[in-house]
Amino acid sequence: MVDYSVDRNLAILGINNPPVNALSFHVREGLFNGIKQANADRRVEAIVITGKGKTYCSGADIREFSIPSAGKGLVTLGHRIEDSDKPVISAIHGNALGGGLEIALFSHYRVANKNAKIGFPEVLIGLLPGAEGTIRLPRVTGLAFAMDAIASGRRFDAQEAHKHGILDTICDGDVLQEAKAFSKKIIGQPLDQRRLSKTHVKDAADVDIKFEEALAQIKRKYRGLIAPILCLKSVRNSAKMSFDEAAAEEMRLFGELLTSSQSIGLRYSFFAERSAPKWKLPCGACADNTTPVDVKTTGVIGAGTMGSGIAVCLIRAGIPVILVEKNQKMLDQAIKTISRILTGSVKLNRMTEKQREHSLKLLKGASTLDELAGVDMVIEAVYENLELKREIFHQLDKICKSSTLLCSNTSTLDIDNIASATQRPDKVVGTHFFAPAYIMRLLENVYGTKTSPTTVATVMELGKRIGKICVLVKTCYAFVANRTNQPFGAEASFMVEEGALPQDVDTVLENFGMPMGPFKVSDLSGIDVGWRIRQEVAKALGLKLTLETRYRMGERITTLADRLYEMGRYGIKTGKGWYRYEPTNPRKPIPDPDVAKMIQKHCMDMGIERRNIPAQEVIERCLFSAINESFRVLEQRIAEKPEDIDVIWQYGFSFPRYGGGPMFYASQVGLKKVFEKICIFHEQFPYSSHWVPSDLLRKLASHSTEIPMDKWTQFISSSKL
Ligand SMILES: CCCCCCCCCCCCCC(=O)CC(=O)SCCNC(=O)CCNC(=O)[C@H](O)C(C)(C)COP(=O)(O)OP(=O)(O)OC[C@H]1O[C@@H](n2cnc3c(N)ncnc32)[C@H](O)[C@@H]1OP(=O)(O)O
Ligand SMILES: NC(=O)C1=CN([C@@H]2O[C@H](COP(=O)(O)OP(=O)(O)OC[C@H]3O[C@@H](n4cnc5c(N)ncnc54)[C@H](O)[C@@H]3O)[C@@H](O)[C@H]2O)C=CC1
Repeated sequence: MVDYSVDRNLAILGINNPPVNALSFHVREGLFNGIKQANADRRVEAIVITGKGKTYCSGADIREFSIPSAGKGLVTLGHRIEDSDKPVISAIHGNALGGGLEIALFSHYRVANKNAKIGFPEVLIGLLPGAEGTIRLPRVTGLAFAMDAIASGRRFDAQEAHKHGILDTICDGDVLQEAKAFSKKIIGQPLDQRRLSKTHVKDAADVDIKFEEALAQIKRKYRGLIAPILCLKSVRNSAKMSFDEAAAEEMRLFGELLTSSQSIGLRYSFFAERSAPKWKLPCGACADNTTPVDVKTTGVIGAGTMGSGIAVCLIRAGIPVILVEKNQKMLDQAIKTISRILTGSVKLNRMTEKQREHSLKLLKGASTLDELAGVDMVIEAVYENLELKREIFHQLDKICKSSTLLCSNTSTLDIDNIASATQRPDKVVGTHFFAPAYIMRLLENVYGTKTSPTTVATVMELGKRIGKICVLVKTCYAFVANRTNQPFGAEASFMVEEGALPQDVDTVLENFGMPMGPFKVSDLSGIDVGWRIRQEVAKALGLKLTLETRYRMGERITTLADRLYEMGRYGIKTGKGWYRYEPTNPRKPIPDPDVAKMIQKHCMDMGIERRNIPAQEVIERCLFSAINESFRVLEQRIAEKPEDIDVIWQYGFSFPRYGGGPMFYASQVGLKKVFEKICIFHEQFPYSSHWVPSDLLRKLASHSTEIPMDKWTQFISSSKL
């Protein structure tokens, strides 16, 4: 794991632990022994630590954090490096992150390639740089930079690191050659001033002011997170305590964070996000054994909310788009909107004016499907109407070249049904973007019974190319995202009917960590949008809708949202919805007594007795109903693994990353407890089918010990596969 070699008067310690050269136990051991060996070797005058392959070192091995006190050896190793009698140079290329940067700060000198990326990303997994990173960095850079870098976890480039004194020199070419040349200048120089533990924080006198400034910013930016605050406190200690005291306190804080539920959730999320793109189909095809086709040109049909957003995603990534819209006015409007969105990106420094101009040149408006004959992929985003979509796919099948992939952005409809309107069901797939498509990172790709592995590989690859987090799911009504979210929203509304007010439910869920409660979200996305969907569904089922009912087709429903619609309260767009909005601050929701009155009257008319709904009940009814449906989705193999559902909730519904997602949350609460509560709710609310306990959950909960998440799918009965 560490290759030791001697080149003339230099010992070269090459970290060799692909793919990211994490500091696993054997790497730490190898470096420790290497330093010892080099110090004992008479030929050696200086030591170079470098990384084999693409990178220097990306930090501690995060998987080892679940082993008690696993990271301890890093500090011991660091002291061995700093105490070395012979100068140690870290030669950095690729990444020097977390523990990797700490190894560099234990070294006496640091040289780097100009493309190297440096940083302390520990805070992103709920930790702090616990191998003296918070004590050493301020000694090099001063307090302001150290506080910002450590509490934000951002990666910065070699130029910035050099400017702040982290790097002694930067080179264009091979960093090992640079380190060799550099060693000639420093061999024989005294080392004490190069040992950071012997130095002081230069701007220590300003520590209180800088701490308060940074703390105020952190509290605004990272509401509810503990790690950024402890990062700041530890940097403050570096200026207020002796080196050894601050280091001891850092280790204590690190231990506190390591066992915190936030860090456990964030570490889970780190790996869940990386596991989601590793798709697998029931036929055995998977990401590793399937090659995607190259998508050079695309078409998008429907220039409404979603079509425009999807077009932005594609042209921004350099992929040409023909945007087909039957309504010329809509098309003109969409092209203006797209241009405005890109101008916004320039203002936010996310692209240059030149890139904006280039992107816009990749967009072409059109009014007929015929224009799509030669494109490699079409994404359809017209109204959510099965007959309309089937007709469009039928036409596309005739117009497009035989290799064209036909994708639908449908949010609920069966992909098999849409595919059956074509002669190429193997090339039909769902690509479910989330609104606004140019902002939301999730892409829920949906395969049908006949979708080919190549088609799946292609949409997964395209998603990655346009910067999305892709999750693959199997077709069913509403797929995974909307299907598992539906009970969450329904329970929120039922609780308003039973006694809570919209703001009560929103506040509880926001305190839980959701950035916005469901009623604020509903006002944002438009109460008219949901109303239109309900009308469409009713039309398709031949139902006549009325406001004076509590049940539809044997299921409990609530007509509160329809009442708001009837009152012309469509949400933010009309200045009134579940909340009211002042023209002076049109996005700030203000609880509205008129809504409370409407709710009370509705309850009186329907004979519903209102009661106090405790916060715990709000959390349990919203989350446990979603969890129950998630287990059903897993059981039916609509989702391949629990992590996929959690990633969908994080990136589709902004579930707090530190909470992991509904499945991880269930694992933390304990499946037995979750199951028992679901059974109680099922008895209490027999007309909501989302409370019928999932078989898989029942089975897992019946075990005397908790079954770990990676084993859950093994309990799906073979008849369900
Ligand atoms: C009560 C007890 C008290 C005990 C006290 C003990 C005190 C001990 C002090 C210990 C101090 C430890 C201090 C410390 O500073 C801790 C750290 O260093 S934490 C780690 C910091 N580093 C990171 O967070 C980097 C995370 N990785 C990334 O950001 C990206 O992976 C990276 C930019 C490096 C590369 O990106 P990319 O090329 O896109 O590749 P992937 O992200 O897909 O990754 C490829 C592959 O590698 C896995 N992986 C990446 N990083 C790590 C890692 N650090 N550890 C383990 N595994 C890692 C990743 O999961 C992928 O593998 P998959 O199999 O695909 O999942
Ligand atoms: N709005 C949302 O939040 C989300 C919507 N979706 C799905 O995306 C699809 C589109 O939804 P929206 O963009 O919201 O709808 P929208 O109503 O904003 O836009 C639909 C557009 O399609 C156009 N259109 C209709 N028939 C056409 C045809 N034959 N040829 C060309 N253009 C045609 C319409 O003129 C309209 O401009 C739906 O399937 C919806 O379920 C998916 C995720 C989120």
